[in-house]
Order: sequence, then structure tokens, then C-alpha cells
Amino acid sequence: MKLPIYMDYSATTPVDPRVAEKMIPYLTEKFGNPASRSHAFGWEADEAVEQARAQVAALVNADPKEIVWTSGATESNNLAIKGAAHFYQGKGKHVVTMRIEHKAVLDTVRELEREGFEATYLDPEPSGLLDLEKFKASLRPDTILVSVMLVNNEIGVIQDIAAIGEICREKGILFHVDAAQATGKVEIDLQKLKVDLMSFSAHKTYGPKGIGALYVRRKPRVRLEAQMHGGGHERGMRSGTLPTHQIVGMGEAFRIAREEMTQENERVRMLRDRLLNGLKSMEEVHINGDMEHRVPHNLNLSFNFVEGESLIMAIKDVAVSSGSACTSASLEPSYVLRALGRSDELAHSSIRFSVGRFTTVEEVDYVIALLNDKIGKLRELSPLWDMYKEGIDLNTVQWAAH
Ligand SMILES: Cc1ncc(COP(=O)(O)O)c(C=O)c1O
Ligand code: FES
Repeated sequence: MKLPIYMDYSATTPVDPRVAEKMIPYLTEKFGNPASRSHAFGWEADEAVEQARAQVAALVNADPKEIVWTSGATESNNLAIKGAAHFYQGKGKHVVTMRIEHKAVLDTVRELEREGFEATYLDPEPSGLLDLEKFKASLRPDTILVSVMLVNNEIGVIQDIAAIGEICREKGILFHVDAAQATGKVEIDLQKLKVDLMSFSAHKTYGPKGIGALYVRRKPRVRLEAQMHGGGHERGMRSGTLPTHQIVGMGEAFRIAREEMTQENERVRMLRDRLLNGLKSMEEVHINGDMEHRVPHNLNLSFNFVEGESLIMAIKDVAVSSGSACTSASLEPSYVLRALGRSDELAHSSIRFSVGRFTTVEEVDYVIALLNDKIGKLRELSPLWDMYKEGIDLNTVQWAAH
């Protein structure tokens, strides 16, 4: 077994070798510009782009004409939210989203607020799920757009997009869904779902980084104000020469996802559950987020009485993500875990494990043994752990001011 072990598939995935192989000819001999309509080099590239568009559309049961290429889910979220808000601002200026959205949604909505829009940020239930009654109550006559993610990147919780979509459609409100973490893990049927805009990224689903797509519904038709101006590519919605090799990679990655999703999810769930069982036998291990409505590859745990920073250092041969502030650019512990009502202490001691296509049972067992050992040792050094073991109620202890 090779170290370090990768268990951070929600951050990004390796490019599947089958995907890389499909991309290479478009970096070498098939280098044409898909917008060149007058010669064979252009036609060849255009054909590859359209095949990939059909592959992406097929995974989510959409029409290929509804797929717009972007540089990733960040750009898709920007285009969807700003593009729709700007186009439809004559109808109203209110936007609804959730506090646990990815920054690419939250910061875009904040930007709209700076422009004069109003926004409501809904808190999830402690499970991470959106309460539909609270959601309905947040809608106003001037609400023009709702943005709720399908799968949360930190806790893997799956929102009830079908129900939210019904409510939005009934009220004539546009519905955007960030599905960056969902492709290849959750069935998505855009013929059935009442979703108007949906963001995708290739690199979370074994495709290359720097390529994504936005689904823009045609029936009923959704319009967007372009955020990138230029040659009028992608039906005027997103100008810029298309990166053929990246697009081909995303198409192949999504084709594989469609074909292998069912079996892969079964295998990955088995690995995740094995990991959970091996870790939850320790005391004071808390699961963050609902386990039932959750993608099969994600596990987010808080190890009480262990400082996140020390734990990450102690398991540095294992690549995972931490909810502690010291491992991120921000100074706050995970805002997602805080929104679930977790204390700062538990948010600090949280770790996101995400397994995937190339994870092995051997790796899972190694991580279980390593964590049991390291957490035991770290707790031995913790005076709080001693007090807890002695049965002292820590809430009654008078702490020195500092
Ligand atoms: C839920 C979610 N939305 C958006 C993004 C951003 O995607 P991209 O890296 O393609 O810009 C990510 C990736 O971190 C994500 O997890
Ligand atoms: S563990 Fe380092 S900031 Fe919380």
C-alpha cells in the first residue's frame, strides 16, 4: 500500500485514466477551434464538443441544447445566479438560499446584495436538511430566484430538490441547484425535476479541473444575462473559445459515471460504512449531518476532546479535510457545521473523509487503525478527557479567563 492515502474525493478526484486517454488527441493532432466552421480541423473539434455535450446531458436527462460550457461550478453558479437575477430584476429583487451553500453561491448572492438585491439565508435543521415549511415561509411576492445545493460538499447531505422545485414552480420562482457534488452519486432527472438552472463540475467526477457546465432549461425557457462578453459562443450565454480537450474529458467522465454509478456507489458505500464502523467504536465520536439522506462516499465526524489541528498533523499520511480554521484560509471553523448547531469545539475537531473510485479496503483498514491509535494518544494528553473520564460535568467547571 502506498502512502499518502487519498481520502479527499470531495475536494477533487483523480482524472480517470480512460478520461485522460480520450483527452490526449485533442491536445495534439486534433487541435482545431470548434468555432472554425470553414474547415475539417474545426469540424472535427466541433463534433467532439457536441458529443460531449450529449454525454453530459444524458447523465442528467436533459436536452444537449440546454448545456452551456463553463470553467467549472464556480462560474456556473455565478452565471446562473447573477445572470438570472439581472435578467429578471424587473419582476422582483429577492433571492433565497441556504447558509450551508458553497462559497461560490454565498459570495455571489452577497454580491447581488451589494447591487441592491435582498437575500434570505435559510438555516438547515441539525440534520443539515432544509425544512420545507420554513422554506415556504421565506418566499415573498418579489422572490425571483431560489438557490439550494443538491449535495453539500462538507457533510454530503442530499436536499429534497424535487419538493423544493415543485414549490418554486408553483409560485413562478426560478430554481437554481448547485450539483457539483452530486454527479455520479445521485440520480438526476431534469425531465422530472422542476429545476431551471443546474451547475456541474468535471473534477469532482473523475474529469479534469477547469471545466464545468450550466444546465439552462428551455421549456419553459429560462433567460440569462451573459457574464462573459465576446464572440457570442454558447448561444451568447458564455463567450470564449471552447477548451475542446477539457470538454471531451468532461463528456467521457460523465459517460462513465452514468454507466458505472450504481455499482460504484455500492462499493463506495461499503468502504464508507466500514470506515464509520471502525471509528465509531471509539467514545465521543459524533456524526455530522444526516446519514440517511447522504451521498455514499462522504463521512464527516467530530472527535470530541481532540484538537483538529493536532489530529490532522498526527495523520498527515492521510489526505482528508478538516473543519478547523487552522487548515483553511478563513479564521472561522466550518460555517456549515456551525449552521447545524455544532459547538465551536466539535466543529474544530471535525474531519471530512471522502472515499472514491480508487480507494481500497486495505486503505480503509489502515486509516481505522491509525485513527484509533492517534486519537487514543491525543486524548491521553488532554486534561479535559481526564475530567470527562472521571465523570466531571464539564459544563460546571469554572474556566480561567484568557
Ligand atoms: C458544492 C460545490 N459547488 C461549487 C464548487 C466549485 O466548483 P469548481 O471547482 O468547479 O469551480 C465546489 C467545489 O469545491 C463544490 O463542492
Ligand atoms: S483546531 Fe486549529 S483552529 Fe481549531
